[in-house]
Amino acid sequence: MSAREGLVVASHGRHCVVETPDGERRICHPRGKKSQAVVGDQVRWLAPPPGQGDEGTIEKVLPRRNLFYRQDEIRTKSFAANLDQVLILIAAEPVFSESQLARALIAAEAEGITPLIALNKSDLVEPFARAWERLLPYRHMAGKAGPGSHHYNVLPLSLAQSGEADRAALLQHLQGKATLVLGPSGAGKSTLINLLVPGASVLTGEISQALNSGKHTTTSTAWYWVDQARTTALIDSPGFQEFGLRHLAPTDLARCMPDIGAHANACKFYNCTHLHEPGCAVQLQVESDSRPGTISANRYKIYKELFAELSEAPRY
Ligand SMILES: Nc1nc2c(ncn2[C@@H]2O[C@H](COP(=O)(O)OP(=O)(O)OP(=O)(O)O)[C@@H](O)[C@H]2O)c(=O)[nH]1
Ligand SMILES: [Zn+2]
Repeated sequence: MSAREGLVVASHGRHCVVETPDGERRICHPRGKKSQAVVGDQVRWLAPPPGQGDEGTIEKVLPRRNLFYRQDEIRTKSFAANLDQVLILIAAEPVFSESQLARALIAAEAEGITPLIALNKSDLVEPFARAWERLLPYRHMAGKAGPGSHHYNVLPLSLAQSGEADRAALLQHLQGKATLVLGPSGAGKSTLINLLVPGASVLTGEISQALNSGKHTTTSTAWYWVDQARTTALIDSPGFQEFGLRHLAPTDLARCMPDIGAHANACKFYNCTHLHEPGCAVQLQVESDSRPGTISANRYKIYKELFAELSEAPRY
């Protein structure tokens, strides 16, 4: 029996669901530690010998273009592999944590995955205005494509109110790409996925049941095709809350925070940490109460906090 190719479309613990190029789906188990796959992986898998059920075996995980993950003191958790984009969905309510947003953005930048930010619930006028204002540094962060270009796309949405318009706006950014959707609880992630993939919740239920032999638990991560031609995908994954960045060194931060990185080359010392050095070009750009700057005081505070967190010796 020769190995066939497939895409991992769901995972729960060590089990996963593999989809073949012609759309057939199978539960598969890894053969060993090396064939442990995550959603988005391309794998080679083997069907079982006749008479031994229909669950397959993953023989090999093909090389990954990227792997999006978070890491805290104890463990590493992979979200998904081979992504084009990460959509971070936050909302006017519940009030979002800027630190969490910054962490998710840094993790994406570190893997070279394009982030897209969406702020939902624009119908909640006042909370939305406050949240939109808090996003100012992200909306205005300078891009590399010359003056006036922006590093991040920030989309206002009202998923429950103007679904059709939002669907069209989102599709412009999602078309032809594999996008991981992340967001805090209550921001509207299920609403978004169900808007773009009608029937997604039913599909999830079926997959969870299959993977857990009938038990009702949720799958950890799932891949959904948005179109019939299977060119546009959304990946739903939990775990926005505890976004550990332990896999990064403190000195990686500046390049993963574009507003800070933009000035880091002008510092007096090549190995400036931008915390206390004289001649630091970054510190010069941080806004104070009396002076507007190009780096918001909050962003610089987040930089300092993360620098300290990532500098702590690992505790095992
Ligand atoms: N006002 C308003 N409410 C919305 C909007 N979109 C979603 N909601 C509501 O926000 C709540 C949370 O939406 P969900 O889609 O369940 O959010 P979720 O992010 O999947 O949340 P969890 O299931 O907790 O992970 C629901 O009560 C939705 O009806 C919106 O555009 N405006
Ligand atoms: Zn500096």
